[in-house]
Amino acid sequence: MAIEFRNVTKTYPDGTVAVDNFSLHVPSHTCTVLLGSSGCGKSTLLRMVNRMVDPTSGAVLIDDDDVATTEPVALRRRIGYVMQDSGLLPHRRVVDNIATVPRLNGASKAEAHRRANELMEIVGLDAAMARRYPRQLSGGQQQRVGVARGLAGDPNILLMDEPFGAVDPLVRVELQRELQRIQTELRKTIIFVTHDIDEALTLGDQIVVLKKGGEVAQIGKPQEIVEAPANDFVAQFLGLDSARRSLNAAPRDGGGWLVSDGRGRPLGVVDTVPDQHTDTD
Ligand SMILES: Nc1ncnc2c1ncn2[C@@H]1O[C@H](COP(=O)(O)OP(=O)(O)OP(=O)(O)O)[C@@H](O)[C@H]1O
Repeated sequence: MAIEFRNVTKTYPDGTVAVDNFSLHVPSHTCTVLLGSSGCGKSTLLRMVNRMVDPTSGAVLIDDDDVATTEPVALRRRIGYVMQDSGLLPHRRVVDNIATVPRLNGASKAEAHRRANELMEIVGLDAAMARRYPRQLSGGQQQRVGVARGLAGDPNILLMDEPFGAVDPLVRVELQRELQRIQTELRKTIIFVTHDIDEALTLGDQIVVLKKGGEVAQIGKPQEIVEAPANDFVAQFLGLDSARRSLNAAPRDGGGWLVSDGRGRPLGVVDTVPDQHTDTD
């Protein structure tokens, strides 16, 4: 299912213009990342898709149908939504949290639980976790439950709002890998919001770099954005991480090369370096 933002603007009641005349085509079965600093309007845009926010003007279309014509609750049942704090119901066991949407969609309890167990396996959660309450899980495990819950209604569209923002960096990378694996299999239309450049480069088929007010600074594939930033804003945004992105390799006494990042921190040893660059290149 393709999504289209057509000249959407959102002015909140206090006068804040969160998004100003934004347009974007989100192709089906791919992951589009909205990348930008805090307050640039990413969440507002995401929430327009499932009508948690209605645009002040303009329209969001799913396969050419204006979402404004669909009742919000019905719309939300067929669109997966995963947020930063997982949004799990604290007093419900993991299995029941995941089973919520199938139950609302009319599945029997047994059928909904069967589906929940299947999803736990898909997102890499041990079956023993099913009977636990959210507080009895680590942050990373809670996010896996959040992803499972987002997938439970078998939606074509998955909205992800900084879903891995609150977990530590190692777990975050693990969750990104899992999502890539799941996406290879399920091929949902995903809109993923993040302010983390590495996360955007890892997950995005298409990346939309946003300025304040939802102004598009650049749209492109990860490689295009890294190789040819469209303007100073994008270059600077990527540049925040440049020390880590520029790698140096130095020959080692025992053979091979020691690779370090731009801050001089060792990263590992490789046998060969394909092409050597120095800072003066
Ligand atoms: N309900 C609201 N009422 C008034 N202003 C709001 C409301 N929700 C968001 N805003 C404002 O709209 C702008 C965009 O907010 P939004 O949450 O969409 O940005 P964001 O890019 O997702 O930020 P973050 O990464 O911090 O979540 C901000 O200036 C924010 O303060």
